[in-house]
Amino acid sequence: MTQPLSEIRKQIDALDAEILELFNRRARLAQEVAEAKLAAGETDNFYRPEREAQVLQRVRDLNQGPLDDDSVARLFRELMSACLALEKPLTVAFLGPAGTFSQQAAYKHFGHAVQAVPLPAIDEIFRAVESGDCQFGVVPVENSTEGVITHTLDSFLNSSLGICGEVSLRIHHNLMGKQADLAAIRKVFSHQQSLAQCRRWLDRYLPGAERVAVSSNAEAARLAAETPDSAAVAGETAADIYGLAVLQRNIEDEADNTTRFLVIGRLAVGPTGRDKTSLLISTGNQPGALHRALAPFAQHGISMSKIESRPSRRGAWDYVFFIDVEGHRDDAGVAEALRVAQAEVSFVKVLGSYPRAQA
Ligand SMILES: C=C(O[C@@H]1C=C(C(=O)O)C=C[C@H]1O)C(=O)O
Repeated sequence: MTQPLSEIRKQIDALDAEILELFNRRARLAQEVAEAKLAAGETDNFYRPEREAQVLQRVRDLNQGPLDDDSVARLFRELMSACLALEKPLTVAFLGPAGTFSQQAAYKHFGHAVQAVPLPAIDEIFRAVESGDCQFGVVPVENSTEGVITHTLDSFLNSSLGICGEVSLRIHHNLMGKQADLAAIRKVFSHQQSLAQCRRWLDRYLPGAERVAVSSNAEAARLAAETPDSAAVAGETAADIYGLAVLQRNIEDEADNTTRFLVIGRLAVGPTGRDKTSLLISTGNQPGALHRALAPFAQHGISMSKIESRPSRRGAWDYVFFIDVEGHRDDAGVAEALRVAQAEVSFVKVLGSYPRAQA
């Protein structure tokens, strides 16, 4: 026999009061940790991504349901974000304006208690973090449908910043606008990446509409709101912000369309046991050099999850390689492989070791 509604609600109220009390007890402990860090001489940074990753992994492992692991991790993500902001909210630059997937990625990684700063270009995000105006930046680096975002990789060539984290975000695109009749839509605005991720859908359902590439999805939504007989391809939050109706959901061509973002900054992140290390390698034009640089990783059983070559910009047909390997630079195998690789090729730079993205 189920209990009367009023009885169940009474129990929920009692639990909420307990949860609230526990939230605040947790927050006070986080404040104590901050004081301990201050006492140890750390004045400008209380944020520990490796610890946060471990907290999130632990609650996933402990979770018995009925809430699923992702929901539980999301709740704890926000709880930690709020605890940390009690000291001082982190400042995080993202590729704006408001409503972009980069903003969504920033909130997914840091929670909502950060000061998120929209900037109009990837270069500006690098500059804002280099100058210290923002502590971290979030930039897209590759998409599962369209491949690498070369501009982000190239920015590391002239930057002293490293990688402090990665975020993986399922990207759902929506057609949005004020004109509900698809046949009347003459222009579709979006970021060039998004237009490419929805190419087949657009060919099929909007064959006569001109595709106009603009600086971001959110900018596309803004333009669609003020241009008659137009629409935008963007994420759902952009529809809310710019007052557009979602005309068709999930129009991306690939069902698992996912974008990986990097968190850039100056913080050296400790190991968690589930880490990734990003390297920048320049071989010069010697035969077999890349092979010699990579062989030590294979010998230590370290898998390489990615390799991308880019022009070095130091002469025609000279390349640099962006390489991701599993593990942390402080792990014995990775450290030894790095030592050997460094002796083999002209230049190996560790861009960062950081916790692997969670779902
Ligand atoms: C409380 C700490 O500091 C910060 C807050 C955390 C939290 O709320 O759990 C975790 C890591 C840090 O970002 C800590 O280092 O343990």
